[in-house]
Formats: sequence, C-alpha cells, structure tokens
Amino acid sequence: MNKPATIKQVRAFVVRGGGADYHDQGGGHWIDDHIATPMSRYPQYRQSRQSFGINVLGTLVVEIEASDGTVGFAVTTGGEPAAYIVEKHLARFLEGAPVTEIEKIWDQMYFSTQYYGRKGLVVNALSGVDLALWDLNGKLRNEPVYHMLGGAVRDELQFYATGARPDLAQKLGFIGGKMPLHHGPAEGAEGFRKNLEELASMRAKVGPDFWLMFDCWMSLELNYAIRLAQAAHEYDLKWIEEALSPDDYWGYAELKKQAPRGMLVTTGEHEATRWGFRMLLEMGCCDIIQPDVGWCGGMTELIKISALADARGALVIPHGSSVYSYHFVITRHNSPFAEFLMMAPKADRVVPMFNPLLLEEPVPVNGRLKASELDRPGFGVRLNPDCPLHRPYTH
Ligand SMILES: C[C@H](O)[C@H](O)CC(=O)C(=O)O
Ligand SMILES: [Mg+2]
Repeated sequence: MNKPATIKQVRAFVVRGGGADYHDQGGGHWIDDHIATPMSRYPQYRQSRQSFGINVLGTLVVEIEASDGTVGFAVTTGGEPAAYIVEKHLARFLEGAPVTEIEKIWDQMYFSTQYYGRKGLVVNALSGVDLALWDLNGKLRNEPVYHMLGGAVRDELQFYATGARPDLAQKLGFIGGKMPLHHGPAEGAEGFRKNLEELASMRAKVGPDFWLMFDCWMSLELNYAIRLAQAAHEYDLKWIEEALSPDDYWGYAELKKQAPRGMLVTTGEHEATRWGFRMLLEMGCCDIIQPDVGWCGGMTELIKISALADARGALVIPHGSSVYSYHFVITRHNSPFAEFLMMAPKADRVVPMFNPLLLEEPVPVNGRLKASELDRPGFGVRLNPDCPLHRPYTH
C-alpha cells in the first residue's frame, strides 16, 4: 500500500470584487438594491447593503500544497481576518499531516478554535481549509469530489435561480425563482403592500406552475413573517426563506406552525455545524435546511448535517457556493435540486456564480447541469490568474 502524501504548506490569500464574497459587486447590481435586512430599521442603511458593510470581508482563497507539489484550493467568504486565522492558527494542524486525515484535521481545527469560534468567520475559515483539503485529495486521487462522496444519484442537477427577475429565470429554463424581499417591517403597511404587489405581479408574469419564493435575509420579526406568509399564500409562494434572525429558533418553530399548509419554511444559510443544524431540526424550525458549504464547516461537516436532516425527513438545499455545492447535491437523495445565484447585475443571463475568480466553473444550461460536467479531479476548477491574490500573513 502506498503511503499518502503529506501536507507541505497551507497558504491563505484575499481577493476583492465578486468571487466567493458575492455581495462584493459594483454599483447598479440587483443584489444591492433596497433589499430588506436587519439593518433596514435604520433609514441610512436601507438602500444599500454595502452601506452597512456587507462586502467588508472579501473572498478568502486557501491553498494546500502536498509533499509532491500538488496544490488543492478552495474559496469562501472571510477575507483578511479569515486569512489570519488560517495562517496563524489552523495551518499547524495540517502541515506535516497525511492528506487523508480529513476528519482528524477538522476535529482539531474546530476544537482548538471553539473558545472564539463555533460559528461565523472562524467556521468560514475552517470551511475554506476543509474544502481545499477535499480538492487536494481529489487531485491526488485523480477523482472528482462527488466520486469520493459516494457517487452521483442522478444524471444531472436541476436548479432554481435566485435573483430579481424570476420571469427571466423561467425563460432561461430554471424550475423556480427566489426573489429578494425588498421592504422590511420598518417600511410599515406601505412596504408590506409593495412586497405583495411584487409577488402578485411576478406570479402574473410566470403563470401558475413556476415556483416563486421570498428570501427575507433575516429581516423580519415573527408577526410580520406570519402575516407575510399568510398573505403570500394567495400567490402560491413556495417557500419563505430566512425570515428571522438565525438565533431565533423559537420564532422559526412558531412560524413553521403558523405558515399556511403547503408553504415551506426554509433557513440555515447563516447556521453552522451539526450542532446548529440539530437545533433547527429538533426544534421543528423548517422544512428545508440551507447550509452553505463554505460557511457551515465545509464538506466534512455538510455530510453530517445532511445525514441528520435525512433521518428527520428534511431536505438539504445548500445555499449558493457553486461547485462546492454541486459536488454534494449530485450525491444525495434528500438534495433533489440546487440553488443558482444570478450574478449578472440585471439577473438577465447566466454568468458563473463566483465570476471572475474561477476558471472552468460550470453553469446550468437550460436550468440543468450534467453530472459529467463535474468529471474533473477535485472540484474541477482553477483560479483565474487575472484575479490578483494578496497574501496578507505568513507563518
Ligand atoms: C438575495 C439574498 O438577499 C442574498 O443576497 C442571497 C441569499 O440569501 C440566497 O441566495 O439565499
Ligand atoms: Mg437566502
């Protein structure tokens, strides 16, 4: 038996402008146009999410080099502070270790940072390292990650689109469209009416069969969320997403009880680890969990989160995250479709989700992507040499 390669070096870089920090876009983009957020209660932060710093972190790129010179990499959100954590804290658990010790490395990264980590930035950094390790192992074995996860359970992925123009997403072949909610509770009855008018007008454009969803990005309080869900039922809203603060497990449990029959409650993109998702699942908070593999603890943790959900009959539809999700979704029965975030400024055409950072990033064609499109070693993408990487720390 050949001994596995060992890890020679871990490096962390930062890059600006799109990439994994998909909120880091230029002006005039639908993703920064008066979207309801928890900060919408302050009028000066209502029009633009960049105004309160949504894109302050930027993208983190983690590279892991093996003893034979093979390099695996992954991208996530976290920028310079995450780069610090990777270089100054996490790298020690990898360098010198066999590349195959994915579980042990995860455990050491998580428990060594637990006193200041558990969720958010630290788990983003850890997720980036974990994904880079899966990429490296795939490259060393000359296998796509989805083979290492057990293989495809279907021939192709099917996508819904997130963006401001579900009507155009329908024409592009997607199975549904998730719209940002534009007006939060601070905009009162008028805002509530405008939200419903947008839904009604979109329903009129797309007809009865196309899925329509609202992404509320943590902006509502329980009463508003229940009223919105009930009023939106008339327009056959398929699901209401991330209506409340990620910490309000009790509110989600109540929302799920009071949502109209047939309307799904979804959440979880800002939740992390098996312990966080266990709360959502055991408290009956939602029908679909939406872990982001770049934020929830990486692939190693997503496998565990998904198994918990499967045992409870819940679907796992990962949030965004491009190829890092695709390789997972294709391998799981309880992930029957995937999200595609429309990153074209007007949401009118398909561009790669992490544009311009990755080369060979596959995109849905007619709302679908063949499993064979993922048939390249690791996650099957390369860093675009035209995107300048900056390494702010070394160790
Ligand atoms: C559109 C949402 O506000 C957010 O930017 C993306 C998101 O939450 C999702 O794709 O889901
Ligand atoms: Mg969302």
